[in-house]
Amino acid sequence: MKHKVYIDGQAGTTGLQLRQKLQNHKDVEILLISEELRKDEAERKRLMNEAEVVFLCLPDDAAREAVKLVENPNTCIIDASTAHRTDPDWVYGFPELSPLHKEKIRHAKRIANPGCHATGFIAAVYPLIRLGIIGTDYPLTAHSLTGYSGGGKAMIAEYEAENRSPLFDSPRQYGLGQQHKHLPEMQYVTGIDTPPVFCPIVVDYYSGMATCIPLIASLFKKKVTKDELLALLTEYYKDAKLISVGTEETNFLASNPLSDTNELKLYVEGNDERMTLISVFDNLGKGASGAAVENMNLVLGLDETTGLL
Ligand SMILES: NC(=O)C1=CN([C@@H]2O[C@H](COP(=O)(O)OP(=O)(O)OC[C@H]3O[C@@H](n4cnc5c(N)ncnc54)[C@H](OP(=O)(O)O)[C@@H]3O)[C@@H](O)[C@H]2O)C=CC1
Ligand SMILES: CC(=O)N[C@@H](CCC(=O)OP(=O)(O)O)C(=O)O
Repeated sequence: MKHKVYIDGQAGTTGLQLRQKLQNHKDVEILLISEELRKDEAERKRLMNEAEVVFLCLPDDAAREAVKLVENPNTCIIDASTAHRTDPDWVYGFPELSPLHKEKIRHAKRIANPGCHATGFIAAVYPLIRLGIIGTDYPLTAHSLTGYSGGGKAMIAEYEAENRSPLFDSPRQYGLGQQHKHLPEMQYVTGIDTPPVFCPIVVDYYSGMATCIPLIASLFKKKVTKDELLALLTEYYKDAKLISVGTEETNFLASNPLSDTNELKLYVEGNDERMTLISVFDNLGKGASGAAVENMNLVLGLDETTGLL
């Protein structure tokens, strides 16, 4: 028998992507809401409580409200918004970080799906802390390139408008006040003492992300060369089917080669004094709907990559 799932926010950017992935998933049946009722509370509530897994693909406040509609104790909620990512009653949905993370997801009824920039940052920094290479007091910085789909329907419309400003032709830095909404989860999940100095940049292409963390080897707690770091991270993620580790042979690293996939590749670049770790993935894939399906698979007792590779 197929598992029943429901997507609240199925008409949004993340909701649509999720719907596509789940339509091709052999083990699930999507409970669809009719277009005219998709914001009707009673109908949403009915479907949510009928589903084994509910995905919230909504703005933060709407996600908080939606959680209150679920009364069925067997329903698992996977929230794609920022609302619950640092809530101790919710499990952070990043199974590759450790066997314990994966185990907690398998048994969870409330799962917070990671933010896209946060996925890139945490994929690189969590193992560095865990392996003792940097201390929690290391002065971390990061910059992160994203396609404009990261801003949802509103930003997609701005970028695709006929008479848009020429300013959209160039990369645009944002989050200039160092208050980006992913900073709390970056700190909460990795255990670093303070959030990184974080510089996100939105660029004129649809989807794809490259999150870069510069590292100065003289500040490491445990001294490693670039090749040793590459080997340690490769070993760390050896069982992760959606994460690979490598180094780039050419001098150019694009941000969109993993667009339309659910995978993340962690690049180790630089030299023995100054290194960069760069996570390349799809903000809509491993950064959103791909991770949500991966978490659902674990909850349903399936292989985590079912429908994703
Ligand atoms: N885009 C991305 O790369 C990522 C997004 N996320 C997160 O996923 C969530 C959704 O983002 P995204 O898909 O980009 O946003 P969109 O704006 O593209 O979609 C949001 C959807 O939610 C619907 N909606 C809004 N309020 C309500 C409500 N009260 N009840 C029911 N439906 C409602 C909207 O309806 P309508 O169509 O009528 O406007 C829209 O369809 C956000 O929390 C976002 O931060 C997470 C990771 C990556
Ligand atoms: C280009 C752009 O604006 N991107 C969004 C990221 C969207 C996203 O992933 O938000 P959550 O994962 O937190 O839900 C931003 O940086 O705020």
